[in-house]
Amino acid sequence: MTLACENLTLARADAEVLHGISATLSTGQITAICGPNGAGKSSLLMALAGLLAPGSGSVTLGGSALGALHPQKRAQQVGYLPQSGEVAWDLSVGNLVALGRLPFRDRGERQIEAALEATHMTELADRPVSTLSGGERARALLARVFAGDPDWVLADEPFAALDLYHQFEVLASLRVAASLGRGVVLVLHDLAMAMNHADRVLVLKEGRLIADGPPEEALATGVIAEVWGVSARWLGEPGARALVTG
Ligand SMILES: Nc1ncnc2c1ncn2[C@@H]1O[C@H](COP(=O)(O)OP(=O)(O)OP(=O)(O)O)[C@@H](O)[C@H]1O
Repeated sequence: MTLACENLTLARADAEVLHGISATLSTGQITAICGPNGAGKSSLLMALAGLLAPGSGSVTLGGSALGALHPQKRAQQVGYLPQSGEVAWDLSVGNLVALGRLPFRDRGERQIEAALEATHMTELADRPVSTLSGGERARALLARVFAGDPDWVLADEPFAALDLYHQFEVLASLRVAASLGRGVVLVLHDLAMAMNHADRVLVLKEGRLIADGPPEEALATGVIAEVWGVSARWLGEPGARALVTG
């Protein structure tokens, strides 16, 4: 089911932060959204999750306006992981992850178990969330999204708090989700992560879509110079690139 925005503009606190973004995202792929601080990445992700309403233009899921979908139906289809990993109540990890089943109103034990496994949280299922490290909490929150088994997984900087091992474990489970036909959309600051692991990259600058395509094109050094103002070059082979500056 296609997730798309067409000529999307979005205002926050009366200032327009997205200016006419159009992109049709495909399931079965990992799409990265990259750009400098304040470029509008999180705003675009929230609009694609149906959490911020377009000022003009549209966001559609399977051709229907996302805003017109019943919130419960939308939550079944689009899972969203916000940038900040706050948890309002001191739940156990297991109960936090079980909240991912709320849109379905079932116990979803199989999905919860799979989500805990995919994020390596099974052994911590009984721990209060307040006692977790930042990275463990980030994995618990991602497990909650996985527990809903949504068609779309939208995650804002999902690797920011994770050590190298868990970055690649979580990445592997996102890749599995994509290969099973889910759509995966990630806001990423780590351009090498996007270059090596995304199928498609959207590059935003000041609320405008500057590049959209395979990572080798969308993150070409000319784009990096234009968007980030940094002179950089890629080393290594496709799929195993490192970015060096200067
Ligand atoms: N809650 C808010 N109220 C008002 N303005 C906001 C709000 N959140 C974001 N903005 C503004 O919207 C613009 C885009 O912000 P957004 O968080 O989408 O950018 P970003 O690319 O995700 O940035 P970062 O890399 O710093 O997380 C910025 O100018 C920001 O100041």
